[in-house]
Amino acid sequence: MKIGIIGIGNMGSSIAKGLLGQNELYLSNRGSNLEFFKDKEVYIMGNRKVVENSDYIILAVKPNYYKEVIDEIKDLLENKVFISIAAGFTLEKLENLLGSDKKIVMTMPNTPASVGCGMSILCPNSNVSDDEFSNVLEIFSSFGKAIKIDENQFDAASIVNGCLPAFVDLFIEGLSDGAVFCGLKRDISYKLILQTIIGSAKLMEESGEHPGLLKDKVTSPKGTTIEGVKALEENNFRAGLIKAVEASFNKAKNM
Ligand SMILES: NC(=O)C1=CN([C@@H]2O[C@H](COP(=O)(O)OP(=O)(O)OC[C@H]3O[C@@H](n4cnc5c(N)ncnc54)[C@H](OP(=O)(O)O)[C@@H]3O)[C@@H](O)[C@H]2O)C=CC1
Ligand SMILES: O=C(O)[C@@H]1CCC=N1
Repeated sequence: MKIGIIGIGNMGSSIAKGLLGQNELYLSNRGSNLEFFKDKEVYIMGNRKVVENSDYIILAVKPNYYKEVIDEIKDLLENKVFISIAAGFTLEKLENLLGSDKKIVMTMPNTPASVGCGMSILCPNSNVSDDEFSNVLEIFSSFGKAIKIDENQFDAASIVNGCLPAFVDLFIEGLSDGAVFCGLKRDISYKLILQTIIGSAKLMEESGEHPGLLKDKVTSPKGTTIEGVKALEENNFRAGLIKAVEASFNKAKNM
């Protein structure tokens, strides 16, 4: 496939790395982030040339630059598939900027894409054919898992997807601080916490068991875990998470 990526920062470079080797890749970036790709099999050029050469164009600049870049390239998008990865850009907003006749897929990947372990959600507008959408699914599957999401579910899903890595990072950092407070060395704490989070997620995925049931299996009567669970509940752990998702959701709706 001929794929163009405009904006090679955190997400653009993660996506480009996942696509290296199997596709014709056209990249453009305003700054100097392209060092990694200099000796790779990619074509580096300006934004308009990227669009001219590609069939699928991923716009990976920050949301506040979206309009500026769209204005620069939109006359070149006839019969090409435009792929958004920006927070807060609905299909309606994108159609207003690009034209309602354009083929548009709104997506939300996340940063684990950089290690081939991303989770992406995708939603096409009605101009995108089934074959074109399969190709976009294939593109996003090359750096993790990718699924189609209904438009009315997209905003909520995009928070769980796009923002969650930062919430998980805070969770890990806080646990590590707790462990260090109790005397554990920092580097050992991160090793234990990371493997335990990966393992807990895998256990839940493979067993299909409800998180409450898995939690019950760890908490012995009068044991150590239930003490920690009580402390988390007293400090509104779950309410805090609900509020975090709600706050990000409201921000995305008002961008
Ligand atoms: N970070 C994340 O966790 C996620 C981000 N996203 C979305 O991905 C998009 C990119 O975010 P992120 O990768 O974090 O941002 P970055 O700032 O890391 O990357 C954006 C890149 O685009 C370049 N750029 C800016 N303007 C132009 C232009 N006119 N032409 C070409 N390149 C340009 C920037 O160059 P310079 O540095 O010179 O400005 C920068 O290298 C956003 O829309 C965001 O909402 C989606 C999912 C997760
Ligand atoms: O907050 C942000 O800008 C990006 C969008 C989704 C996740 N992070």
